[in-house]
Amino acid sequence: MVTPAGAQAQWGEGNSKNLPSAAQKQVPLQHGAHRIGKRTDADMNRWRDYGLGEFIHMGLYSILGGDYNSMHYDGAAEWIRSWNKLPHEVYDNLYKKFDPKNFDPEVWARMAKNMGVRYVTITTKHHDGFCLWPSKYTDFNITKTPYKKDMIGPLVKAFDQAGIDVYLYFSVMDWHQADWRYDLKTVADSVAFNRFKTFTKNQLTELLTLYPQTKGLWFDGTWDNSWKKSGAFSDSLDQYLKKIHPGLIIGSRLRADDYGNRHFDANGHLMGDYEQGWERKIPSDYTATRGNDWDCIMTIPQNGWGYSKTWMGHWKTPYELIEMLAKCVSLDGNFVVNFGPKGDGTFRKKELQTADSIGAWMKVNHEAIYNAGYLNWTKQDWGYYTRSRKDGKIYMIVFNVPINGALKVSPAKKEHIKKAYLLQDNKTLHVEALDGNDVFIQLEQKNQQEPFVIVLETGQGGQAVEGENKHV
Ligand SMILES: C[C@@H]1O/C(=N\OC(=O)Nc2ccccc2)[C@@H](O)[C@H](O)[C@@H]1O
Repeated sequence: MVTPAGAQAQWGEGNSKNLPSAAQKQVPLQHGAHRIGKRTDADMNRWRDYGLGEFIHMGLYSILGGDYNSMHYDGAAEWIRSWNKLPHEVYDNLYKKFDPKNFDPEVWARMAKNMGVRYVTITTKHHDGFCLWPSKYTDFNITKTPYKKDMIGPLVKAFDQAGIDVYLYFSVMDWHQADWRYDLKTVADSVAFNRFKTFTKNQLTELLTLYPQTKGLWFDGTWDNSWKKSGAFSDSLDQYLKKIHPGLIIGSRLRADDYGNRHFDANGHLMGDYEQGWERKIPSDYTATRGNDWDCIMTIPQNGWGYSKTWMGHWKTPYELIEMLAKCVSLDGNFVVNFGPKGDGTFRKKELQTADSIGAWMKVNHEAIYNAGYLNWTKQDWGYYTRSRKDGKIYMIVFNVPINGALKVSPAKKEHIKKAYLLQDNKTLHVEALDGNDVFIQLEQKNQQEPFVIVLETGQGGQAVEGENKHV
């Protein structure tokens, strides 16, 4: 690829280093970002306000759970087909065993509702190419399994009826398709890959036609050179899908620009409705979000998205996940927790417990998460601020209570704290004036056992301080 200096494609997933800067020389692009700044229609405003989401990885890999021949694959369980100890032929014949007898879409939807998620992303086809819906473009689909039935339709219906918006995960990379290519080195490669692009467009059209309730498509498997060299196609595909499904939301993993850059084009502008690079990582601060919409997808174990019998490394506790949720919302993002159901269609106990714990916390504190986002006050050690996009209310989501039991708040200039109270029981808290418009919010009891939320009422001018400030 010949590219102007600085426009070179970035290797691998994650965020391109192309930062928009005034100094940066803008290069002319046919297939770069077509919109500068956030998408602001009603569908995208709804997406921005979700706060909490769920990801579900289900497929043939769920049968193996990361094990084969009494050996455990220590990579991500949904990648087990790439393990040299597992013959491709063995994996590709797993469809003959795929039979999620205990799968109940209503149970999945109820679990998500109880957890407080407002959107869910479900794998329709992962890298292995196995389709959980009755695709007419490949026989490698669920109708050829002992289970026979479509899983996607009932899931879309159940989540939609539960008031949870559905997004469909689709891997462009498809190890089952003979026309898939990692790179385009010969004319024959390009001829095959053109057939593959038609196959891809057909399957996506099929998904949007069969499941019109879908709010968006979550693309994956687009990091190889074959796709990086198909920027024009990815651009036209994006436009085509949005034409046949107005309002469709597509993140930054789909497109490549004229020079193979992904997520951000050669001029540093986001290509997609939100940034999709935050996989198992969270922006360090607001600057790192570059003012774009974004969400973070997160595994409960260290890594691995499909069901694994043995979770390697650290398993995130509910409070760790709730802190990640608070941090994401405080930085204008959404937080999406991944679940990997077993091959029989049920969830492991640890995942059910985690969903329950997060749901219990959300039942009390969702006001600080839903329809909330960034507040430009100085970040303090005790936790995270969020501000409601509905009524401007300010929330402190507290994780770390200092020894002195006093939570420091340094409002922006001209903003004054009028009142502070606990969200869970409306109990007013003592506010002590410090220098300028800083205050200490005094907690009566310091032995908090779980994250809690304080609501702040602010006003312009005069500091209303609860109680006298006696210096003896
Ligand atoms: C949500 C995850 O998405 C993936 N990959 O996302 C990536 O970002 N992959 C990546 C990361 C670094 C370099 C190249 C690709 C998949 O491979 C994985 O199985 C899972 O579905």
